[in-house]
Amino acid sequence: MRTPALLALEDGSVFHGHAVGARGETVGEVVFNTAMTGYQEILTDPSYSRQIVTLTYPHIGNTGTNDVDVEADRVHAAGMIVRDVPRLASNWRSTEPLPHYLARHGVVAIAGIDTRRLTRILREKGALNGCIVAGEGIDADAAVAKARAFPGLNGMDLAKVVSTTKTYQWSEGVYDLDKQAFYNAPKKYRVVAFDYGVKQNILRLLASRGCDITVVPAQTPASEVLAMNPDGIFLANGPGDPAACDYAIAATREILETKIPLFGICLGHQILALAIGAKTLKMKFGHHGANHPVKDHDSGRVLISSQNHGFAVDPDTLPANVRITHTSLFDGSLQGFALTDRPAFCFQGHPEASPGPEDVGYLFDQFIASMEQGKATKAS
Ligand SMILES: NC(=O)CC[C@H](N)C(=O)O
Repeated sequence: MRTPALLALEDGSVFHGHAVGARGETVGEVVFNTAMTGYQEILTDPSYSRQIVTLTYPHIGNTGTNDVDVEADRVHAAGMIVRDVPRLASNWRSTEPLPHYLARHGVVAIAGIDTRRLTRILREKGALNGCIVAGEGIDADAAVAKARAFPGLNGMDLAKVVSTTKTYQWSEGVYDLDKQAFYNAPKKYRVVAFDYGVKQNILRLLASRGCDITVVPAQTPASEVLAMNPDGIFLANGPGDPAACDYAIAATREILETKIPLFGICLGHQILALAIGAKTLKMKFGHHGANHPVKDHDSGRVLISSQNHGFAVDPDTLPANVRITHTSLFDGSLQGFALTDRPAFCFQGHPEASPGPEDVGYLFDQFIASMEQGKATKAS
């Protein structure tokens, strides 16, 4: 017998399905993600904290789960909604079927609902708060009330909630599937990464390119970071409203008084924008997927990118010392910029993919080149 489950949205919509994870209930902002693969990377991405993710691809769980394809050591998404989980998971790397993995991590998840109808609602009305209840004797009205009671992500500071509380070193490169081991490159650059909810593949890609990384808690003051004498500083991705992260904005402002190379991804991009006086806004339903076209204005190339954000930088509020480098070809929103008077640049989407295409991976090389130049200037 399947355990019943339901999803209730703040607009009063109710979907009946069955539980495919932990029993219990969860609330959060419901967003849709159009990636066809990479459900494990999505679940463990800390930027999904307090968000319930519905995947538009109908079959989720086909390849099971493993210990390697993760972006953090735990699941961060508040819940999961899918059309169908196949009975059998099949992949040589799979160690556990998805429903077991979800249950073991205490993730409430629902399957067997019309995710197309749900996605159309979210597309028309924008991201909505929702509640999943999994178990017997469910009261739909109570679930709708719980969805309505969720305060929403606007103004919510979650970077300091998911961040590491202790500074740690990271030196492990990307995973080599043939060798079934992580690559360990010789280290040339000292990087300090602010952890607002960092995805591990960012750290792996930096480490693979010769970075020895010190990961520091989100609220670390700039003075402490500067005292480490880094070759480069990285501002991570992360959940919640960037405008609420006043400590991060203040630290970034102080760092910009130096000429240390700076690179920001997603929340890091938004923090850099806020630090130079620009404004961020909440998008209608955001960008969550693995096939978003973005134009690189320098090369004229169109890149297919991985995306996961619900806030965006308002390009009209950018100061004069900014050069726009990337624009979304879906909706014209800002995707990247560089400062003209400092070695600082950022990207709104996910150059680290995980999941998704790797077209934007060259930005990591750009950060290395900027640190190489910084080192050369220091030496001369
Ligand atoms: N992936 C991220 O860093 C997301 C940034 C921010 N929380 C947003 O939703 O826009």
